[in-house]
Parts: sequence; structure tokens; C-alpha cells
Amino acid sequence: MNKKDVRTQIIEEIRKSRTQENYKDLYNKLFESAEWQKAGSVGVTFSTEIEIDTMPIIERAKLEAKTIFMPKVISSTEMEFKLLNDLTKMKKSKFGIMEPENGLVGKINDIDLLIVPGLAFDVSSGNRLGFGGGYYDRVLKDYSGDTVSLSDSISTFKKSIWEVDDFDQKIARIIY
Ligand SMILES: Nc1nc2c(c(=O)[nH]1)N(C=O)[C@@H](CNc1ccc(C(=O)N[C@@H](CCC(=O)O)C(=O)O)cc1)CN2
Ligand SMILES: Nc1ncnc2c1ncn2[C@@H]1O[C@H](COP(=O)(O)OP(=O)(O)OP(=O)(O)O)[C@@H](O)[C@H]1O
Repeated sequence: MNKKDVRTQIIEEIRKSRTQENYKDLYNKLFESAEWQKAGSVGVTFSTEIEIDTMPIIERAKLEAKTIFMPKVISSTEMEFKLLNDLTKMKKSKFGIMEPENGLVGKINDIDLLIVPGLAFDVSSGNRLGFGGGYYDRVLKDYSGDTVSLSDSISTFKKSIWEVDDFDQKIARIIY
């Protein structure tokens, strides 16, 4: 199937049947992972209502005094990762995503662990289907740190049902 159709199908499924599945296991697996434990800095999004809530991850990172970076879209192809702290002002983007408005911009390879959002994951290959901006594909191309994604039952596939492109970047560890 083409990516667009798979996105539409998955978003529809999430809208009708994600009953705030119990994500505690996913968070716990993340916090127990070696990638998380050794990360001094993490890159994490501010989740939208159709995504797995990232607030527990942000809170835990704060508690563990990790440096937190959050993406902000700056053009149709680029996003930057801004340092998140008590001085950060958040603002809703035109795509409806809360993003940091101010703050230092981090270099991508200063981030030890990127928690990568997505709509669908092929857990056998690490292939990921995102929301269609290609933002993470571009970032991950030049990124050498660890990557983790959390995937609930709707988003988890044993094999990609979408067509995988050459520019698609794999996720090193999918927690599901
Ligand atoms: N919570 C969260 N934040 C995130 C991401 C994410 O997946 N989740 N991103 C992950 O990359 C980046 C933003 N991703 C975006 C992906 C697509 C479009 C976009 O162009 N949307 C168009 C429809 C495009 C299409 O249909 O192909 C639109 O809404 O009009 C915007 C932002 C950074 N922040
Ligand atoms: N490395 C790259 N260089 C140039 N263009 C790219 C690159 N990676 C992706 N793109 C472009 O981005 C567009 C969207 O890609 P794709 O549909 O795979 O996004 P996605 O991975 O689902 O989105 P996201 O990463 O934002 O969550 C594609 O049309 C592709 O042309």
C-alpha cells in the first residue's frame, strides 16, 4: 500500500479505538533500556492527541536530570532541536503541534537518544512510517546516536504493509 493510504487507515483506527491503552509497560521498558539509562540527553516530541503521550517521558527525563531537546519545525524540510527547561515557552504550530518557541538550538549529535514518533513500525526490520513530512528521515540520515520508538498494538506490524523508500531511516529499537 502507499504510505498515504496506510497513514489514513491508521489515524482512523487510532481515532476510533485507542482507549488510552495501558502504556505503562512501554514507558517502563524504555526507562529500563540501556539506551535510556546511559543517555545524558534525549530528544523527545510534545505528543499530539493521536500519539502515545510523551509527558511521562519528559517528566522522567527531568527527574533524572537529563538534558531535553524538543523539535521545532522551521521550514517545510527542516526542524531544529531546542533545549527544554523552565524558561521554555511553548507555542502551537500551524500543524497543531506544541513546540518550544525560544531556547538554545542543540546540535543533533549532542543528543544521546532520540525518541522518534511515528504512525506505524515494522518491528522486524525497524522500518517506520511517520506523518509524512520526512523530517525525521532527514535528521536520522546524519545522526549517530541511539534511536527508540514506542509502538502500541495499532502501530505495530511484523512486516511493513506500506512501501518503503530508499530514504526511509530505520529505528534501532522499537519498544512494543
Ligand atoms: N508530536 C510530534 N511532533 C513532531 C513530529 C511528530 O511526528 N509528532 N514530527 C515528525 O516528523 C515533526 C513535525 N512533523 C510534521 C509532519 C508533517 C507535516 C505536514 O506537512 N502536514 C501536512 C500534511 C502533509 C501531507 O499530507 O503529506 C498538513 O498537516 O497539512 C507537518 C509536521 C516534528 N514534531
Ligand atoms: N534524506 C532526504 N532527502 C530529501 N528528501 C527526503 C529525505 N528523506 C525524506 N525526504 C522527503 O520527505 C518526504 C516525506 O517522506 P516520508 O513520507 O517517508 O515521511 P515520514 O518519514 O513519514 O515523516 P516524518 O519523518 O516527518 O515523520 C518524501 O516525499 C521525501 O521526498
